[in-house]
Amino acid sequence: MSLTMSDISLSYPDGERTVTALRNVSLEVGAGELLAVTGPSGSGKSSLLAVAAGLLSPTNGSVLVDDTDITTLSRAAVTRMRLERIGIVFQQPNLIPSLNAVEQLQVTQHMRGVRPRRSREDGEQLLAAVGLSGKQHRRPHRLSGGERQRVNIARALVTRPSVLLVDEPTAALDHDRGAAVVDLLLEVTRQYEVATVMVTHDTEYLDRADRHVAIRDGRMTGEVVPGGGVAAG
Ligand SMILES: Nc1ncnc2c1ncn2[C@@H]1O[C@H](COP(=O)(O)OP(=O)(O)OP(=O)(O)O)[C@@H](O)[C@H]1O
Repeated sequence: MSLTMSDISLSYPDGERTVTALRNVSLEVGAGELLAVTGPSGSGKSSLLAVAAGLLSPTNGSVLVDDTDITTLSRAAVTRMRLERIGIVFQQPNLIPSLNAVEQLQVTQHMRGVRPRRSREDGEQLLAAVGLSGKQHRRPHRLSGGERQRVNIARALVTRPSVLLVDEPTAALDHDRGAAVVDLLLEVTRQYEVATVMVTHDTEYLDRADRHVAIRDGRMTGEVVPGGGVAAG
């Protein structure tokens, strides 16, 4: 289970011109590893995640999810890949107001043809793993912001993906809740042996990640391994 992005460039058309959002970006994340990507607004973080998720095709470069280069797949095959092998945690949980926590997880499973009883049992286990035992039957309005983010993370894991892509998970949370969410991400990354990329403009939680890279003007500017100094970027 791994994600390998090699020499990724991405340009957006912008009227007569093009805006280059990513320039020759490469990164590799292995199973059970959490990589944080940080950078200021407009540096290319969301673009990087969108390319990793197969939502945007890069202008150049390859994206290997396990052994499959998703940049070479048809749109339908990428969508399938996203459903099966790539978990995405968006900044806003976007939970469905009328569904309780376990039902939020069952929606994805239903689309994959998993029987309700199985998806319910599995969903309850996953919710327990993210610290929501006893709250499985609450609807979103009866959960706190941090708890909704936990449902969001559990939902991204229902397919047991190879890759987990996380966009600004702490943006709406205070320091302690933010730290708890990053710790949870690290925990599930290990437990489910997923290759996790967390994008954040928040530098205060970076030390909790296994490694972190900075991005500026679409370029990777170096990698930091906690306690190990700066590696080549
Ligand atoms: N659809 C688009 N069309 C044209 N330019 C775009 C588009 N999306 C992003 N850009 C540009 O690409 C660059 C990178 O944007 P991106 O959203 O990836 O940055 P970001 O680091 O995620 O920013 P933020 O932290 O503010 O969300 C910016 O210059 C942005 O203006």
